Amino acid sequence: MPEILRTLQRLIHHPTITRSRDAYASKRYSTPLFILFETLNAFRMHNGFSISASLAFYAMFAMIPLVLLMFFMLSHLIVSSDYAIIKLAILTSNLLPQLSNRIMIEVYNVSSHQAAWGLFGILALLWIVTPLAAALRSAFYTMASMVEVPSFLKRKFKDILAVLGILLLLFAFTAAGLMLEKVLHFLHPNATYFRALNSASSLVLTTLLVAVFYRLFFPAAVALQHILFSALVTACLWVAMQPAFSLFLSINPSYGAVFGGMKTIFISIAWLYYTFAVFLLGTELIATLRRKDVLLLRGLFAGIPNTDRHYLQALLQQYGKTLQAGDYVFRRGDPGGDLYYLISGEVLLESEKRRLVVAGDYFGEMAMLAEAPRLSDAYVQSPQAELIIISESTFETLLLTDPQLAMLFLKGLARRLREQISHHNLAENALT
Ligand SMILES: Nc1ncnc2c1ncn2[C@@H]1O[C@@H]2COP(=O)(O)O[C@H]2[C@H]1O
Repeated sequence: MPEILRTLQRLIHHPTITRSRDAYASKRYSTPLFILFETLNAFRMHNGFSISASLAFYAMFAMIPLVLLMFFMLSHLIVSSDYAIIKLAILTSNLLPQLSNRIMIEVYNVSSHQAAWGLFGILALLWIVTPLAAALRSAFYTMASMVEVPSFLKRKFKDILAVLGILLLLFAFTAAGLMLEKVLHFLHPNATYFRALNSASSLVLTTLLVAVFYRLFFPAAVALQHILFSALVTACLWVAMQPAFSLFLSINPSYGAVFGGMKTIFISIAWLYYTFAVFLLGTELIATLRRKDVLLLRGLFAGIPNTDRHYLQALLQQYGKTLQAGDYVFRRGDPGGDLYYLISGEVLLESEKRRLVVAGDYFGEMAMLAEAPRLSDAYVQSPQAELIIISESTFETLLLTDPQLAMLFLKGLARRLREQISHHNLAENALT
């Protein structure tokens, strides 16, 4: 038995294994696994599934007005009414396979009443869709960990703009589909190629649609490659979900039968629910990619041991700076901005009093938080000092996205303040 253990230990410490383990550990904070874990964690924290459920309900209310408005745009702007109905049927069958026929019959009936198309009619239809737009915008703010506080009217105005945005996007999507159909018709490929080309192009179209959606609705600036990547993941998941959902229904043909005539509505809500869940997961992925770098810094304040070599190396590579003895980090009265975390060495803070900062401690938070000039000089006292520099916006994102961390930081600040006050009181008592 001890022999087996010894062999196992030798194996674990074999250079090939330790080398690859080291290589993995040094990249741990930017691996797909890390991103996946953080995305799922954030989705759970933001109650992604309950948001998807409420969005599915809002979408049910908004579906018919949306399709009517789309019909109006299509039939007035590019094609005849009958052709518009056919194209819309394809769009609705993608979004709501179970209810598409009934929706189209209703749209056909309503659209033949001219009264539906007066200015008042169109405004009323837009208004009915606003709760869906509002819920979507609020979901995006939640996922981006941001808060929106405009007045009621401003918010309604933004919601109507969002509805118009949704309409324009769906319109562009349908128009692009029409053009694609013409191109495929012109190329006239054989059946196998046709199917492959068709699936590939609808994947590309869906990705583009979702990407533009994310770009318009996500409330913070995000790198284009992050948006495109998340949109591609969303589109792939959504396309894969369609056969999975059909398979599930074919295995359970009586699924939802308990609702009788409402069965199709029940199944449609379930389908919309999964559609939104995938869509919001993509949104969460964008948010995670956006704060990926910021997440790396979390460990400094949230208990990753300061001896974790790989972690510190990864941090130093991205945010690090090495200074020599006597170098100034900043001078008293300088405008504030960054916060500094000392990894190694010593820094002296000097104003009327002196404070020595050692490895594992941070400084420079006052000017940043109070938006005021620096309270003291800060210079390196040891032969060398390694510092992590955290910008104001990075720190803000860090605190906003992680309330627990914000609490830890506040507690740290209160502890420091307490120490300073008791020192001050002791000094005053000694004088009197
Ligand atoms: N009593 C103090 N006097 C000067 N600096 C202090 C004092 N207490 C803490 N500091 C730290 O020194 C830093 C100087 O720059 P900041 O004002 O940005 O933030 C300050 C704090 O991090």
